[in-house]
Amino acid sequence: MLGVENLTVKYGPQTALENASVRFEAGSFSAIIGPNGAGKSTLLKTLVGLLPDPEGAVRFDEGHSARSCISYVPQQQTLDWGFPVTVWDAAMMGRTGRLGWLRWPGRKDRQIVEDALKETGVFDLRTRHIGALSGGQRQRVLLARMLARQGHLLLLDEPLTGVDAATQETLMGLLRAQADRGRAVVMVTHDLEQARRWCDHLVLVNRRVIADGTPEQVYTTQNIEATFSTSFLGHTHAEA
Ligand SMILES: Nc1ncnc2c1ncn2[C@@H]1O[C@H](COP(=O)(O)OP(=O)(O)OP(=O)(O)O)[C@@H](O)[C@H]1O
Repeated sequence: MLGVENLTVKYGPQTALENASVRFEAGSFSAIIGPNGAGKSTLLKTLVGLLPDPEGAVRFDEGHSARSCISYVPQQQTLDWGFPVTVWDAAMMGRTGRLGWLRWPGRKDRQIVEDALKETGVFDLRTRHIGALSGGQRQRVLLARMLARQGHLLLLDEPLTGVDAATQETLMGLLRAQADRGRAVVMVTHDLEQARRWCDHLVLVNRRVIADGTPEQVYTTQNIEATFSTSFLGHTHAEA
């Protein structure tokens, strides 16, 4: 449904991602996994179109060529939670992003937002200011905004960070259900175990794609070591 081919991304002289090729399919829940600084967010941002002029190609299959099909959930800590809006307004931004700022949301939009807030369990918090939410509640609101957008491609950067075990289960179940309804769901995560439990497609990344396939294909000692035994002060973990 979407993917990259021979993608290389550099920030100045530094190569964040080299010659990466990977596809994400409709109906599939994919996890991009790797250590800090591995290029995971870079890969996601390239798919969203946030990085200018990457080398290589970003491809969308026919019928999904427009980036308007994408619902992107950035890392929670990169957002301004002091912005003076309520939970309801934040979720409605998923609609206004689609409608354009000049069109007033209608009854259908309000129903979609209500459903999204109920599905993510924050409808009762709808009048609360987003700055007065816990980390897990904020993550739920971001997911509500994503659902309200009704995109076909759901791209999430570390949705499990700062979220308790019960909320993690809710979020993973919700994302799995979106994939089962035919959407392409792609999340960046550090949580190998959650990814193995819920996702049908894993991509291990450490500046390049180390492995790409089903959890059974990808989750091998060799692949995990190649991904996570990164150089630290000139030594690998394996040498330490
Ligand atoms: N805007 C930027 N300018 C310069 N370098 C950047 C920029 N964004 C990322 N980098 C560098 O590119 C590399 C990959 O970063 P990226 O954020 O993609 O990693 P990541 O795998 O998502 O890491 P983390 O798990 O820590 O979030 C890192 O070395 C990072 O320092």
